Amino acid sequence: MADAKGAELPPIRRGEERLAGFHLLHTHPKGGPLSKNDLSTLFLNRLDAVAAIEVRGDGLPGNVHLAHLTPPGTVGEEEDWRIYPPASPSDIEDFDLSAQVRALEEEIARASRVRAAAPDKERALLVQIDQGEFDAEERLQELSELARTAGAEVVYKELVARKHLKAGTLVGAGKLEELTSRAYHLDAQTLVFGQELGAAQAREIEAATGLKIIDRTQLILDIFALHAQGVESRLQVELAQLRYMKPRLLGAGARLSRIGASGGSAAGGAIGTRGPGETKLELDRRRINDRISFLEAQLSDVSVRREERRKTRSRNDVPVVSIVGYTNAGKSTLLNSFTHAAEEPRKVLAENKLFATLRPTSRQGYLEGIGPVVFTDTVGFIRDLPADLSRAFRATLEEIGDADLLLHVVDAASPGADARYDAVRRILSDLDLEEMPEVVALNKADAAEPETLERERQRMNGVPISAVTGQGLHALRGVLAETLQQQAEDQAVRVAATRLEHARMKAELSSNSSALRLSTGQYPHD
Ligand SMILES: Nc1nc2c(ncn2[C@@H]2O[C@H](COP(=O)(O)OP(=O)(O)OP(=O)(O)O)[C@@H](O)[C@H]2O)c(=O)[nH]1
Ligand SMILES: [Mg+2]
Repeated sequence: MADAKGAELPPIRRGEERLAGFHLLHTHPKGGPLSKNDLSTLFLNRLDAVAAIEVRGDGLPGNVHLAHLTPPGTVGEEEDWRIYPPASPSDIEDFDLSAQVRALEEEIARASRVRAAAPDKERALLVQIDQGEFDAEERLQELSELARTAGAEVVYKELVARKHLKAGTLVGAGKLEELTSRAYHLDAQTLVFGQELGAAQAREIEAATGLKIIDRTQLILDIFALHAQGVESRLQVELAQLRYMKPRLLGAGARLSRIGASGGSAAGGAIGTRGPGETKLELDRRRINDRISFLEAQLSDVSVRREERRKTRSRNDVPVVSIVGYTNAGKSTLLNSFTHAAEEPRKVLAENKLFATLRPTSRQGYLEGIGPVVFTDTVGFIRDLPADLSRAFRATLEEIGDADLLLHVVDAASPGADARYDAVRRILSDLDLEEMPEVVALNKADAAEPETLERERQRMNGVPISAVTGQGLHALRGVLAETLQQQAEDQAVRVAATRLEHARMKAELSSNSSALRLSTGQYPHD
């Protein structure tokens, strides 16, 4: 066999702390040292060692080439492996390979014990494929925020430019090898992709790298699972997770058993395996369809009850302002400062994590000239919301349509405010809510560059505010009151117009009927 890449390897023991338990011995009939393929086979399969014996012209064994892995972070080692100088077959007899392997395994195990001392943080590499989008850089940044919110420690991130994607591996085998090597050096086991991966793709990439593969959708599902509060959000999240997992469960035997082994409760489990609330995600293939039907039935129950609640609410005439916006824009913080609900437990959870709020929360506030107003906090929006999730949360989001006014909060301080604003507008229009009146608040003005803020103010016609310092809140209240007032007037005009119209129709009707009477009167003998 000319190089190790073509070798049929038996199923290999994989673990973070040990090597495969195999060394690969093969011949190089044409002579020569270990090839690049030999070394990457060694590396990717975590073989104990790879050796090649040159075959001499007379058919006898020639020089022996041997290499083994080096532990991550070994000082002075440039490569992932150490190659020994060529040796004659007799030299090799004295070489204690198993002692080398033992030493090496000890080293690797020590590194993993150090890792275990800092639990709960999965070390992850991030990859965002750049197909020429203008905002690829921001997407990578957002992916990094998502990973952080899901509890990962981002140790490396890369924008990979690819005009054309490879069917199986997306980025190509070479790039995957490079990433595997990087993961090894940075002591990371998780590779996160910024695009959604198909089931087969995820499997192929996992097989090629030996890393745990997570995509953006899984991250978002995971974050939703961590933050889901209340019966309805939990049901919605679990349903979305199961729908996402279902096609991926088929033929995922080895992968699942590994996930099962490392999975945990909502708070502590590995990324991609967390269930909503305190439950662990049920991964039993046979039960998945039953569970999906059960959840669907429960959810339709909940939505009937909500519909009833909604009816009672629309009967009292307090205007409702729905606070919408991209995740992390500061919606919950603004609701808190608007409604002075600074004390627990009424305080709405506001934190620097994406999707802190999943359940719409309503608070009573007050606006000068209007009176009591209900403010509703909503789940944050995000571009390319996974289809399963937007379906699951559609009912919740549609409730936004019950409001009289949208208060669209934009994070004006981090780059890409325009793109996030547009993403939110797109989702609103998907929900058929694009016609609703909207007031834009450019939040985090305290942290924004003045020129940027001014540009955004002109483009989005927003009111610069800071939910934290309180700057601009007075002006914003004014605009909200004015808009509601205007709406009430428009409404009054509409009502008056409708009344007028009714009156006119009535008049017309009665004049018609008198015309009718007249006509019957005119032709009494007809
Ligand atoms: N500097 C600054 N930070 C702010 C301001 N408003 C909110 N933040 C911070 O932004 C982060 C997100 O705030 P939240 O209120 O949780 O954002 P949200 O829009 O409700 O987020 P989700 O519920 O996750 O969609 C928190 O760390 C806030 O402290 C502001 O005016 N200025
Ligand atoms: Mg919030």
